[in-house]
Amino acid sequence: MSVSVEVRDLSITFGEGATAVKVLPGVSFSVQPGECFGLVGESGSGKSTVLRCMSMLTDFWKGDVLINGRSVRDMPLIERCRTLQMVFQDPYGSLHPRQSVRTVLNEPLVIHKLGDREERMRRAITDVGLPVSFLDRFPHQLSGGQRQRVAIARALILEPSLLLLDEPTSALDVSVQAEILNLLQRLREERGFTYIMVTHDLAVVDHMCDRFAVMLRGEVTEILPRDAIDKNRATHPYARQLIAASLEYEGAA
Ligand SMILES: Nc1ncnc2c1ncn2[C@@H]1O[C@H](COP(=O)(O)OP(=O)(O)OP(=O)(O)O)[C@@H](O)[C@H]1O
Repeated sequence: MSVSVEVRDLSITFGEGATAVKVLPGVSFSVQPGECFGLVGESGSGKSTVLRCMSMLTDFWKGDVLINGRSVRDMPLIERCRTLQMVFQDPYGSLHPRQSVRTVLNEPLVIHKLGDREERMRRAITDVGLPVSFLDRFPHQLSGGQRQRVAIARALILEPSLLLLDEPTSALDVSVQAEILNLLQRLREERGFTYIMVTHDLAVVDHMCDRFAVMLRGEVTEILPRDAIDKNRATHPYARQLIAASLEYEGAA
């Protein structure tokens, strides 16, 4: 099932007293069911923080995050895990080096008391384009791209509706990046996932996203359709500058 997402006035402050820093003053955006929505902007603008708040990895924020109209705060952990999953940038860091792929995929099934585990694991690993024999491999026996496929399989195994993708390809080789993006694209077409994807790469937005928000110092400056990139149809000066820099870089490449 495809889900809609609404982020309403999401704000967070890290630290206290004199050292307090308001990282997100109040972010709002809506995502349609089955849409891929990008978050772009300079380093430190708060993109990953938005995803961490949405997934409740960081939970002391204000505002609201609604998935199909239901607040993530009202969802018990089990419901939340079966509604949304995150895929992180670094497939080395996100997999335990001493756990086999089978252990990684089995764990959520045990926690959520799901049956047919072997069948579910086989399906998840083949869905991400890896052979079933890889269930018995350990992370050090996998390439970076294969590791990211396993991380995606882990996110898929509970059959969520929303994937929060935090720079899912930026740690990978350029040729492997395209493979992973194509895999994510195919999965979205087949399953109707809703994606929210953080990236610093407007070429990735152009390839994957229907719309994207440009963030600057914790605020959304502008929300644009993908085709605004090509002719740089942004109106906010920072968004225009970001797109111009990206087009210039691509022209030079
Ligand atoms: N737990 C934390 N405690 C204090 N400050 C934090 C914490 N997490 C993030 N920040 C700060 O919040 C700001 C936004 O960080 P965030 O990682 O969300 O940015 P980003 O846009 O994703 O950056 P990048 O593109 O470099 O990954 C940064 O200044 C960061 O130092």
